[in-house]
Amino acid sequence: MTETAHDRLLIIDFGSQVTQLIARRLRELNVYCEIHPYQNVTIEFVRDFAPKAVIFSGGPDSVTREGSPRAPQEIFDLGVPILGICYGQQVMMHQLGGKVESGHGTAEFGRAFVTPKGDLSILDGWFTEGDEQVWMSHGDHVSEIAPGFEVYGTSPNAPYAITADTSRNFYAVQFHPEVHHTPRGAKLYENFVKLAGFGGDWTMGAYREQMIEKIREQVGDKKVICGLSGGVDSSVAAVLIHEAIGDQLTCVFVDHGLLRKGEAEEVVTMFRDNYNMQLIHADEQELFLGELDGQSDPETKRKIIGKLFIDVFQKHADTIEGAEFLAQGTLYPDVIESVSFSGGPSVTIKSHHNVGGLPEKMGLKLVEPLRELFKDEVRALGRELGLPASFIGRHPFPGPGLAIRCPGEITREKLDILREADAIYIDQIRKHGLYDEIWQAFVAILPVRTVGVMGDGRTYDYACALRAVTSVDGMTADYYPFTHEFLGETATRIINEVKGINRCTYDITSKPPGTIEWE
Ligand SMILES: Nc1ncnc2c1ncn2[C@@H]1O[C@H](COP(=O)(O)OP(=O)(O)OP(=O)(O)O)[C@@H](O)[C@H]1O
Ligand SMILES: O=c1[nH]c(=O)c2[nH+]cn([C@@H]3O[C@H](COP(=O)(O)O)[C@@H](O)[C@H]3O)c2[nH]1
Ligand SMILES: NC(=O)CC[C@H](N)C(=O)O
Ligand SMILES: [Mg+2]
Repeated sequence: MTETAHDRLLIIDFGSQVTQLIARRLRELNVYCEIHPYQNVTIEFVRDFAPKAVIFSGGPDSVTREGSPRAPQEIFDLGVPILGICYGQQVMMHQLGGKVESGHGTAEFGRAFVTPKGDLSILDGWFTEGDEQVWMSHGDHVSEIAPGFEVYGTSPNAPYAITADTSRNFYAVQFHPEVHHTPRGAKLYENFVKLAGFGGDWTMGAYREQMIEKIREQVGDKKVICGLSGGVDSSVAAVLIHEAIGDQLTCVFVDHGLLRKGEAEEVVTMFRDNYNMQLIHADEQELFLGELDGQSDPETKRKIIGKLFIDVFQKHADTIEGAEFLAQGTLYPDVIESVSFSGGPSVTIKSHHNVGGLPEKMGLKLVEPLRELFKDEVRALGRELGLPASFIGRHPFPGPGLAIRCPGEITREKLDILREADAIYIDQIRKHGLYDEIWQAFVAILPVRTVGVMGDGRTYDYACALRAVTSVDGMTADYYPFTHEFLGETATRIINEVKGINRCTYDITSKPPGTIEWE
């Protein structure tokens, strides 16, 4: 645990899919918090952590099941304000003498409305217009509140939607105030941290200082290799690590042959011109494309690429005396969608190459200073570090690159066609001044050929799909509503200018149910 002069809030994670969003809401309020899985939270741990307040997250288990997760009982005697959410609420009631039951048709999933009852400080300024929309996701329910608690809000299926024991500063809610679908839920966190006495002294400036300390502590006098893609995440990570350990850092930019048009030159020039870092430009096109030859399964492709990335990093590390660490710009969304964060229940959607793709046994230890941040927070940190706006504003580009925008088998021919089409599409978006409004935009080349007619002749070429989405953090996304003129003009340009494409479609799938990338 890192020593810090800041007020600290402890989040005990009972395995909810959205625990990180609690942390996010708190960071937006400039409150320092750490998430720890319930298995690690003993009373000694809590005393040592010295939290000014504690939050119990939701979780998939049922309090009614013997052996299900609990908080250390003594936590309730520390005189610290506690907020319980969903499972956190249920476990709090159970441990304090209330009752939780399963079934009886009281499940609520999705939108619900809570009606307030009486005044409660954590609800100040929230229920201004009567009922409030909240997001519920529970099968169990509290059937009897614990002694000392009173009811401050009800929903049709949760008579104890909001309860509190104000004399002890214990608050418990059945819904999830941290998610977007509880539109004004942030207010509840704001009130909670205010009543717990937080001054809002946690900022990106403070995060930077803390991470620099952490990196120095972790690395000591050893050397670090950093996978640098020129994307926002690894650029911010590299600059941060460079600030911490200077020349102990060597960046490795891997050209795997799956980059966009002109990207390798752009990234290398950008870094050589702007930063005084050691940078290796590793041309490994033959290696990657060779191994991917004949592969069409998305997970297989991702695993191959992940392994080769590590092989390349390892190869360079071997040439540097004392290189024991590998730094990556892994973010939280990469983690939650690839593996479960704290041994919880979240399922694997796809193996993001830098998380699920890592070999079990690797010679290098990981340095991942951005692992608990969301994209917009990384951008804020980048601004704090003084990175040029052109870096910070870049659309994300996945590590496996064009491989996952080329469903089915990857061939050099398809990659070349894709690169050309993508360059025109991005050019169009920039020309129309839309680049910064869009989270990410790219072309995918489809594994089908279609018949067309051009100049009175028959064509039999590839079809492509244009994708553009808006998003806050990449976890959910909406397709971008281009005008028909824009789409028409862009399709015409791509079909006219790119040899090998004779049909163009626009992908209007949101996430969920789709993902942003096609594979
Ligand atoms: N071509 C590459 N060469 C070296 N490292 C890479 C390359 N592509 C990806 N990586 C490593 O994998 C990590 C994850 O890639 P990811 O695309 O999520 O992040 P990024 O490229 O830094 O930022 P962005 O999401 O904005 O593209 C990177 O932070 C970087 O460490
Ligand atoms: O570094 C990465 N390695 C990967 O393997 C990977 N797969 C997807 N992405 C990017 O993550 C965001 C969410 O993508 P999906 O909705 O397709 O999962 C989008 O921004 C994607 O571009 C990746 N980034
Ligand atoms: N989202 C939650 O925390 C759910 C809590 C518990 N598993 C229930 O179903 O009621
Ligand atoms: Mg990238």
